[in-house]
Amino acid sequence: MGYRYEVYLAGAEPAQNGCVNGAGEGSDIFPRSLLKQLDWADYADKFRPAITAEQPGDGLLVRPLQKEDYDKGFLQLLGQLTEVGDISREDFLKRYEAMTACPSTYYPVVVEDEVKGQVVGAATLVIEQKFIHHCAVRGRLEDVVVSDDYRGKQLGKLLIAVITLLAKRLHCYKITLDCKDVMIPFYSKMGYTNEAGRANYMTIRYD
Ligand SMILES: CC(=O)SCCNC(=O)CCNC(=O)[C@H](O)C(C)(C)COP(=O)(O)OP(=O)(O)OC[C@H]1O[C@@H](n2cnc3c(N)ncnc32)[C@H](O)[C@@H]1OP(=O)(O)O
Repeated sequence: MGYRYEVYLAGAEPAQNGCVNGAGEGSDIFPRSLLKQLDWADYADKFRPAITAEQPGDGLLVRPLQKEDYDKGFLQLLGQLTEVGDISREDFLKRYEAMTACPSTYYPVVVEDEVKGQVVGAATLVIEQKFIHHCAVRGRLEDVVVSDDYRGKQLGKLLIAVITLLAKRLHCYKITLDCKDVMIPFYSKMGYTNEAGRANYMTIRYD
């Protein structure tokens, strides 16, 4: 099977085997225009009432992570997912810059409550470059979290849909995730499956 690897610059023509996240609005970590290019047709029946990345609900905005999210509760939000630690602004900005220095790799998406100026949801697409499948790329869905007060409003599903569609848009040949067993029903709702014979996830922890 032949997978063609193309990476798209912000609103520009595809650059074959190119590798640039490109500049976005403000300090967007990747071009916001990518979020406008997603094809929601497959998700039409998943959201009631209907929502998309462009219309996530009153006062809400789906956008790429920005440097300013340090002051909008992004790290505190991640703290509802797992241990984050005491991260200084300098450390946050260094990590942000390190991510932008790896072109076409990190796509953290957030949901902001624009009324409160708070980040209330987040998920990240990580793209891995491969030699296999004709130098294909694959995606990983990472760090999905919705703030306590905003759960049950379809934002978790919305973030998963955004990341999944973004991976397709960026020509990943597949996207995978790992999660606790109790979360399997949640991700199953959005089309993720345990493939027969390869549903294992193996780990060595160093911490
Ligand atoms: C790859 C990873 O990152 S795994 C880590 C996942 N993240 C976490 O566990 C962090 C803590 N939890 C959370 O942040 C949130 O509870 C999330 C992200 C799991 C769900 O966010 P929400 O915005 O509440 O989910 P949303 O409102 O979109 O619910 C979608 C559907 O999943 C269902 N659902 C929500 N949470 C769960 C769950 N824990 N288990 C099973 N189903 C669930 C809902 O009932 C809803 O079903 P419906 O479509 O039939 O009505």
